[in-house]
Amino acid sequence: MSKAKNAIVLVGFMGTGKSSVSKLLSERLGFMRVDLDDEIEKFEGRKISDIFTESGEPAFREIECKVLASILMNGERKIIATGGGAVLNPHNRDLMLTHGWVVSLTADARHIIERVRNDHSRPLLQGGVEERVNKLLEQRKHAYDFADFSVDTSRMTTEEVADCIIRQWEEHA
Ligand SMILES: Nc1ncnc2c1ncn2[C@@H]1O[C@H](COP(=O)(O)OP(=O)(O)OP(=O)(O)O)[C@@H](O)[C@H]1O
Ligand SMILES: O=C(O)C1=C[C@@H](O)[C@@H](O)[C@H](O)C1
Ligand SMILES: [Mg+2]
Repeated sequence: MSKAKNAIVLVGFMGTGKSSVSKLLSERLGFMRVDLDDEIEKFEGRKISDIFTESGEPAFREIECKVLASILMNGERKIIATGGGAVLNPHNRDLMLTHGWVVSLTADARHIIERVRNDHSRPLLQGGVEERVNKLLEQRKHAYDFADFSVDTSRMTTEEVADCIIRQWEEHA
C-alpha cells in the first residue's frame, strides 16, 4: 500500500458497512467521501432500484463501471464506498488496485441479514432477504479476496472498523 495512492476503496457485500465506515474515515482523515451508488443515482437521475427495474442488471453494471472509472481517474484524495457488486467485473478490480488501497469489509450471514432486513431499497434482496443473502454470499465467497486488506466487521462497531483501517493505513503506508 502506498499513501501516494489517491483513494481508499472500500469493497464488500451489502450491509458490511462500506457507506457507514466511509463517513467515519472521511471525517477522521479529512479526505472527501464518494459513494459509488450515490454517484450512479446522480449520474442517471434515478434510483438504483429503478435502474434495475427499467434497464436491467447488465445495464446497471455498465453504468457502474463507467462511473467508478471516472471517480478513480479524478486525482483528488478520497474515500470511496463501492457498491456490493462492483468487484464482479475484473476491469473494475484492476482499476481499484491501480488507483487505490483496497479494503474489504466482511461480515457473516447472520450479521448481514440483521443489518439489511429492514431496508427494502436493495433490488437484489427483494423477495426474501435471508435466502437471497445466503445465495449471493455463496456465489461471491471469493469475490472480495483481491483486496489489499480485509476486516471482519461482524462483531465490531463501525467506529472500531474505522480505527482498524486507519491504524493499518498509518502503520503500513
Ligand atoms: N459494524 C456494524 N455494526 C452494526 N451495524 C452496522 C455495522 N456496519 C453497518 N451497520 C449497519 O448496517 C446497515 C448497512 O450499512 P451500510 O449501508 O453502511 O452498508 P453498505 O456496505 O454500504 O451496504 P450496500 O452495499 O448495500 O450499500 C446500516 O444500518 C448500518 O448502520
Ligand atoms: O451487491 C450488489 O450487487 C449491489 C449492491 C448495492 O450496493 C448496489 O450497487 C446494487 O443494489 C447492487
Ligand atoms: Mg452502501
